[in-house]
Amino acid sequence: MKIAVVVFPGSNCDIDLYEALHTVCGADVDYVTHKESSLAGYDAVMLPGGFSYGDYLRSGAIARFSNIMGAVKQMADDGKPVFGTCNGFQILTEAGLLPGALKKNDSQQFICKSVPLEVVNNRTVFTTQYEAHERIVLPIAHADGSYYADEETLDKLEENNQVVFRYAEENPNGSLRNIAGICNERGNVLGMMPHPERAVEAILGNTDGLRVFTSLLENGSVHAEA
Ligand SMILES: NC(=O)CC[C@H](N)C(=O)O
Repeated sequence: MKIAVVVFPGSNCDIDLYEALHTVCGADVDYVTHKESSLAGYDAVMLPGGFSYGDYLRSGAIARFSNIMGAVKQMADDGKPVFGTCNGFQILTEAGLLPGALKKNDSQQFICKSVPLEVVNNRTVFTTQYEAHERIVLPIAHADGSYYADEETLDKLEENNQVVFRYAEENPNGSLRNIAGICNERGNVLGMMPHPERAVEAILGNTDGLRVFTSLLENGSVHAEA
């Protein structure tokens, strides 16, 4: 499968994502800039972390208008895997590809540390190699990571098994229902605040993120049903 890593002005985890997929997992990956308007020939698209457009207005609020986002939406509509980590998650919510929003952390501080997570849904294309309810640890690094949605949306997310990762033991940012990552109803679009691409090699001190990418490579060509 062929994977696109989108580069926005201000992305700073694009290389990490590329390296995790290409160097560590041996995947066929290209950088695609925000200026492009097509993702023809790609089987999956990944939106990296960072500070797209300087986080002006709100994190992800300007990036959602980038040229490339029409093609990202098309991939989502086609049932192809679409992934966003951190700023990528913020862009996916701003673009309406995932419900809810990411608010400023309760502490009003940028938080950079490793946190324990529960894998709640191991049936998405990105999580099949995890055990259901497995505890893992991943790094977080954000100022705007507090997941918010109204009660009705939160209930729907839970009913449809769309909560994919939850903070375990501690809630670092005030996210409602300890939500760290969610998917869309079809399960092909996943957004998460933690950074799996920063935990893919022993030299990084943690390999708990690796299976997000190996799961995708194992399942990625299987498109979600409409
Ligand atoms: N690491 C990141 O992607 C940072 C995300 C975002 N701009 C924030 O600070 O909340």
